[in-house]
Amino acid sequence: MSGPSTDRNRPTGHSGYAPDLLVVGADVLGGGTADVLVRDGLVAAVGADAAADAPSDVERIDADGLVLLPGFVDLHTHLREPGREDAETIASGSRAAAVGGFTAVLAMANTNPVTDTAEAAERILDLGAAAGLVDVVPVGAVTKGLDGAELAELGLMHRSRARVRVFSDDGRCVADGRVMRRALEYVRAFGGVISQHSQDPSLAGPQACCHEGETSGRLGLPGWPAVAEASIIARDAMLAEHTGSRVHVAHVSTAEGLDVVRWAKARGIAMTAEVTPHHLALGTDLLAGYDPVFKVNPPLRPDPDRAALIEGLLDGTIDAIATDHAPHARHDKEHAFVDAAFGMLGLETAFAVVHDLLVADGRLPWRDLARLMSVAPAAIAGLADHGRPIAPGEPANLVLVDPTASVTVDRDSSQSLSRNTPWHGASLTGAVRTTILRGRVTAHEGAPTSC
Ligand SMILES: NC(=O)N[C@@H](CC(=O)O)C(=O)O
Ligand SMILES: [Zn+2]
Ligand SMILES: [Zn+2]
Repeated sequence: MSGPSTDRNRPTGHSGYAPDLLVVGADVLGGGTADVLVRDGLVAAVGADAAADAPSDVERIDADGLVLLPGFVDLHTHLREPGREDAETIASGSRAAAVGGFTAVLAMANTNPVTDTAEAAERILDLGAAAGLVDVVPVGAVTKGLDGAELAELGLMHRSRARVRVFSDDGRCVADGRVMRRALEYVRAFGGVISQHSQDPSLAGPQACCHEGETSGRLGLPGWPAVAEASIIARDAMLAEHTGSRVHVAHVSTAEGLDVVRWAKARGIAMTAEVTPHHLALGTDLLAGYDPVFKVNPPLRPDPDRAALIEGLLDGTIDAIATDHAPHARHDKEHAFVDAAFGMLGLETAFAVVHDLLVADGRLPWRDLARLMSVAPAAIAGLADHGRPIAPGEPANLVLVDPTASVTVDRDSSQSLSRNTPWHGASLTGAVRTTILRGRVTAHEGAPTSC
């Protein structure tokens, strides 16, 4: 797969040629040590051939003790551009993504204006390409202006240069069953998928901000009941079956919701589900101090739900880990708990949180981590160049991680324009060392590479 040798001398750029790279001594997917040669954006050789094929002036990356994985793919990122460039831009979110080990992120549609036209989707694609650090893949809105009533230009968005395949009104639930049915019927024609924010708004008051249960009662916070999630997932499962179309459950957070996903899959319904690192690792008890950094939608759940989500992740019911990276400006978070914005940062901490929680103790093997953070999300979103095997001829979208590094999270060293990480001050085992997009290093040791 090697190109003509003169290509090596071409300038580096996000769409240009990168110099050859030789990753030396990486543990490839936890399956054993090998060298990996990267040339012209592709994996050129793996194993004994790699060093032999490399030119003498090759750029070497010492990967002793590091694990090499396919670059992570985030099905669920909020980048805030256009509209709230004070909280995040496509460029700043791309830096955070690259530092977090991601090579592709799906940018949610709840921007201002909403991504509900082909032009809006192409604009996000172009801004992502200009930033050049990660493939920014626009998610299209299901309904115009996220109003829940009138379908957006689903077909035009799909046929645009952005090739939109994932549609979501995330931030809001597509609550009207008739609208959801139409959307499913529409996207079936081109293999699209609806990513649903599963939360029946009629089952909670407008100020709901806490899991409904013992803690919400004690803290006096209006609650979201688990049934608001499970009932929408059940309805959508039946609509997916009825239409022969595909539903993806965004940020599943309850044992009940997960049980419905398990049932739907057993029935052969085309339903997939993602879970966030924060719903795996953080519980409702953190709300005791009313710190809005822990306010997120869906809310943090009690420990039995967290245990169920971990079980669902390990038994394959949950397909993917997605960050729901939701940056918010300080003045939108610094309010009384009920008035603060929902959401927390996730791109830069996702790997470390999941590694610390599940990989370090051996519960989640490296191959399964790669499946959950790269292979399955790429398949769900239809991204042909991501989540690929690490083998000759494959696109070199890769991440090197250090399983022994212990890192204390510091919100002030974040690449995001926002600071709302719930892990500030936490020590986590596992760190992203180097991210490679189409053969070019996009981030190294916490710093993005300018292109
Ligand atoms: N997750 C959140 O708490 N907030 C998200 C919206 C969403 O994912 O529902 C946001 O856009 O801020
Ligand atoms: Zn959501
Ligand atoms: Zn979201």
